[in-house]
Amino acid sequence: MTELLTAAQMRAIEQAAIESGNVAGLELMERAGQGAVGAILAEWPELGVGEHRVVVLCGPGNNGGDGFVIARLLKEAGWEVDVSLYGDAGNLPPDAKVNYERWAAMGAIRAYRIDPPPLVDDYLKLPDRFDLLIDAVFGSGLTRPFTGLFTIIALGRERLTEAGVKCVAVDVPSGLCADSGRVLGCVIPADLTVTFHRQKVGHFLNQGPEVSTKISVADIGIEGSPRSRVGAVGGCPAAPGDAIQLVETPRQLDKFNGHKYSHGHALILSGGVGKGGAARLSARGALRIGAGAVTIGCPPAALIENAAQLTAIMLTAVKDVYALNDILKDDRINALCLGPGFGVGDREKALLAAVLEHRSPGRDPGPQPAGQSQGPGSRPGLRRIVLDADVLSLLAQDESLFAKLHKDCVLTPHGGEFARLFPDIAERLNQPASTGPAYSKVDATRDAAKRSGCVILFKGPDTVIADPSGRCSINAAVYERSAHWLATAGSGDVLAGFITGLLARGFDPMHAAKAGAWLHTECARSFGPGLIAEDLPEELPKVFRTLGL
Ligand SMILES: NC(=O)C1=CN([C@@H]2O[C@H](COP(=O)(O)OP(=O)(O)OC[C@H]3O[C@@H](n4cnc5c(N)ncnc54)[C@H](OP(=O)(O)O)[C@@H]3O)[C@@H](O)[C@H]2O)[C@@H](O)CC1
Ligand SMILES: Nc1ncnc2c1ncn2[C@@H]1O[C@H](COP(=O)(O)OP(=O)(O)O)[C@@H](O)[C@H]1O
Ligand SMILES: [K+]
Repeated sequence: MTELLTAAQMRAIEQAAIESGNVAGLELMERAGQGAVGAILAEWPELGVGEHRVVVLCGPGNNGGDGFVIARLLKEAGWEVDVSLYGDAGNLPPDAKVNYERWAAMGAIRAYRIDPPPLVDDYLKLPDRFDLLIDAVFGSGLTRPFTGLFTIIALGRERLTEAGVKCVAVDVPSGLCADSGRVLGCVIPADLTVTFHRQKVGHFLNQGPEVSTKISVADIGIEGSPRSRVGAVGGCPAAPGDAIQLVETPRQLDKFNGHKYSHGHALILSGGVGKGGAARLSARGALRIGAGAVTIGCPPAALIENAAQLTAIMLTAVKDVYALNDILKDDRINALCLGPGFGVGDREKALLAAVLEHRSPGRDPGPQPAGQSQGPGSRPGLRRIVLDADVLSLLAQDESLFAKLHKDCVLTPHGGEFARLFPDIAERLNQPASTGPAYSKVDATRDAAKRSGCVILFKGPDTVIADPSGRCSINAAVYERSAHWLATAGSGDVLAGFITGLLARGFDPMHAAKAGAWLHTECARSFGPGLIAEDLPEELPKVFRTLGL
C-alpha cells in the first residue's frame, strides 16, 4: 500500500535521514531540485530540446531553496532563467541560503517584500514570453493565508494557460495546505506537482487534487528511514500485489473446501412497501462481493414486492424486534446492514437498538490483534454491522442509540450525514482555514471514529476511513482513479452492501471498509461513464478477473 505523509511526518523522516549521517540537508535539496527537473522533462520531453525560458518564483523557506536549485540546473542546461524571491534573503534557512548564493553567482534575482505586500505593478514585470513557471514559493511550511503579490499570479493563471505556460508546483501548489488539501488564502494551481519521497495527505483531500492536477513523486534517496511508517495515512494500493492483498479472502477462510455458509451470511434489513430498492442494491453488492448467502429482512407487507425482484437473494419477514431476534438465533448470520431505504420510524429505531445490543450465543473471544480477521461464524459475540443512510439519522437524533455503537460497526456517512452525527467536528472542518496545518478530513474522521468507537467511512471523492485506534486510510477517486460518475443515486447503497459482504466473508471492519471502498471505485472505473448503481455489483466479476482472483 502507498503511504501518505503529513508535513510533520516528512520533516521527521528528513531529520532522521540527516541525523543518521548518511545524507546532508543540502544534498537532499539538491536531489529535490534534480528530481523536479527530471519530472518536468519526463512530462514535457519537448522542453528538453531547443531554447526555453523559465520564471522561477522562490519563497522564504526551503521550498524556495528547491527553486534556486531548479533555476541553477535549468540555466546549466541552457535555459533562459528569471528568478524572483518573495521574502528577505537575509532570513533564508541555511540550505536555501547556500542555493540562493549559488544562483546569485550565476544570475539576477528580483526581490519582493512579503510585508507589506509589493505593488501590483511589480508583479507585472514578467517576461513577455516564457514556457515554464516554477512555483517554489511555499511548500509544506505554509503557516498562514497566502496573500499579496502572488494573489495576482493566481488570478492571472488562466492568462498563463492561454499563453501556453506550464506551471509546476514544487512539493505542493503554494497556498495549498500539505496536510488538509485546503487552500489558505489563495493558491497557484499547477499543471504538474513534483513532490518528494512520498505523496502528502493534502494532495488527496479537499481541493488538493483539483489544484495539484498531476503528481510526480521524486525519489530523494531516504527510503528505509526508520520513521517512514509511523502514523502514516494509507493510500490506495500501489501495485497489483497490494490490491490482491487488500481484497483477497482472509487466510482463516477455507476458500477451497468451504460451503456457502463458510463464506458468511449477510442480513440486510429493508424498509416498507415501495422503499426496498436501496436494500436490494446493498444485497446484490453483498452477494456479488462473495458473501455465501444474503437475506433481505423486510416488513411483511413488502414481501411480495421484494419477492418479485429477487432470485438468489433470500427473503424473510421482519415485523418487529421479536421476529428479528428469532432470525438472529441463527449464528451463521454474521454481518448485518441497516440503513439503505430503511426508514426512521419507531419500528426501525427499535430494530436498530436490538441489532446494536444483540449478542450471539457463545463466548466473546475479546479484542483481536489489529488487522487480523476471524473466519465467518467463528466469532460469537457482537455482530458486525454496516450502518448507513436512514440509520445515521436515527443515531444523530438519539444519544442512547449512539452510545450503543461498538467496534464491530462501520458507519458510512456522506458529508451531510457526517455533519448531523458529529456537528462540532463538521463545524471545525468547515470553518475557513486560517492557520496551517489546517484541520483536515483525516483529522475529522479520526476524531469521529474515536468518539463513536467504531470504523467511520466518510464518503466523497476523497473517502477517508478511520478506526478508533487512529488507523486511517484514504480511498481517493481522483487523479488517474477519477470516477465522478459514481455520484449517482444508490451508489452509496451498493457500497454499504460491498462492505457488509466483506464482513460476512470474515474481513475485520477496517479492512472491509477499505477493500469495499477500493472495489467500489474500481467497479466505477471499469464500467465508465453512464454507470448507474445497478451496474456496480455486476462489474465486480470483471474487476476480480482483472486482479487474477
Ligand atoms: N522535508 C524534507 O525532507 C525536504 C524538504 N524540502 C523542501 O522544503 C520545503 C519545506 O520547507 P520549509 O519547512 O522551510 O517550509 P516552506 O514551505 O518553504 O515555507 C516556510 C517559510 O514560509 C513562511 N510562511 C509560511 N506561510 C506564509 C505565508 N502565508 N505568508 C508569508 N510567509 C509564510 C514561513 O514563515 P513563518 O511561518 O515561519 O513565520 C517560513 O519562513 C518542502 O516543501 C520541500 O519543498 C526539499 O528540499 C527536500 C527535502
Ligand atoms: N465525485 C465523486 N467521485 C468519486 N466518487 C464519488 C463522487 N461523489 C460521490 N462519490 C461516491 O459515491 C457514493 C455516493 O454515496 P451516497 O452519497 O450515500 O449516495 P446515495 O445515497 O445516492 O447512494 C459514495 O461512495 C461516494 O464516495
Ligand atoms: K510550492
